[in-house]
Amino acid sequence: MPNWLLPENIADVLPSEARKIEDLRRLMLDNFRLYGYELVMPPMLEYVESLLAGAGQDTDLRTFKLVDQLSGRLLGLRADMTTQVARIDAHLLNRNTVTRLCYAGSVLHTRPSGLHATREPLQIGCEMYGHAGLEADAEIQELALASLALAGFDDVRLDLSHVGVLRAILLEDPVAKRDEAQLHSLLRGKDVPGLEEITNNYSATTRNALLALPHLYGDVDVLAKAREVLPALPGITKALSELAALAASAIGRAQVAIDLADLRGYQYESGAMFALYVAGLPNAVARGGRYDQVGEAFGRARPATGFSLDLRELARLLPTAERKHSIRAPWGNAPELREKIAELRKAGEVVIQSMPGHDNVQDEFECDRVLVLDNGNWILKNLG
Ligand SMILES: N[C@@H](Cc1c[nH]c[nH+]1)C(=O)O
Repeated sequence: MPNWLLPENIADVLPSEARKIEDLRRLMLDNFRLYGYELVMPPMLEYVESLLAGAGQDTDLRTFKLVDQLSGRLLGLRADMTTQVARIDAHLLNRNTVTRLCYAGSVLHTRPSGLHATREPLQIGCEMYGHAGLEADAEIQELALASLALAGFDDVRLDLSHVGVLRAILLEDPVAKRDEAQLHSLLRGKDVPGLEEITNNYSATTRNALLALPHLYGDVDVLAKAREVLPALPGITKALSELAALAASAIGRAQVAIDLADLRGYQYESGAMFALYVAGLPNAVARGGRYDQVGEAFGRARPATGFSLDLRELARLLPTAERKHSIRAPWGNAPELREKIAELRKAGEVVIQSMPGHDNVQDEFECDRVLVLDNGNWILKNLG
């Protein structure tokens, strides 16, 4: 095997694609700052216990593990930054008020989430701690939508779901509660035959409620239907009214859909959840939601909500950025030349000095001017 081959679903990012990704990263981080989100940079690897605190088995399977030569302990390469940021909020900042944090960095997955998905997504996102009310969820939802708008996506679908619905059903039925993990995955896959089989020995109320969930999908009217067909448990009533409020806050910004069986996530979610979809991609481009129990796993319970997305995936959907105009200049030490070049760069121009004997071949830049010496003055001349 040639030594320049990379592992499956791992790839280099070449200049024009890297530029697109970096432009998006800057745009989004600058926007998060405008909402008061402070940037944090958690480490690439941690002890597995802290990396997996509050997260489910899926995250465990997705995490690359290695042994630390210094401590002999097992380390994990992060597969998701959300729990790392929760750890920072819980232990390092120790604030009792609302804390808003944002981040951008590579994460690694042992298995790709789809056939062509990368195993090294570039995750960017925001997390808000310390407020249990829906206002926090609404701000996070707004920021997620604003991020896609900044990236140039104007036709976005927002799918809302709520872990509270399943939780409330299971709270009433200890038999079904034992199958919680399995029910999660059957619902995620909308596996109706599987659900019919597993719910055979449950009470009729639980069975009917669980079998109704995969069909509770569609526009906001689904909420009214859910109120009719699901049992009127306090947890369900609360979840449905939260979803109605969040749907209302997105009106005009996205096409809103409700999907009560969409429980895809990292299994740390504890309340309302959302997924954003854009044309051209069947998978969600961004996900978010409430996860109040993660702080508790770090010994400090804090209400939490946030969202994240993969910049590499998002950038792939965008057209290649236009090539930036640039200026070619000769290489030289003459003070007037150096001064002129510095002045142009300060004004935001790309000035590429030619190495003697070489032509420039560059994907990203289109050279449309040259710097030439004319009667003792360095001047710009248009090319072509
Ligand atoms: N990190 C989660 C999304 C999320 C961020 N905060 C809360 N949820 C994901 O990638 O699916």
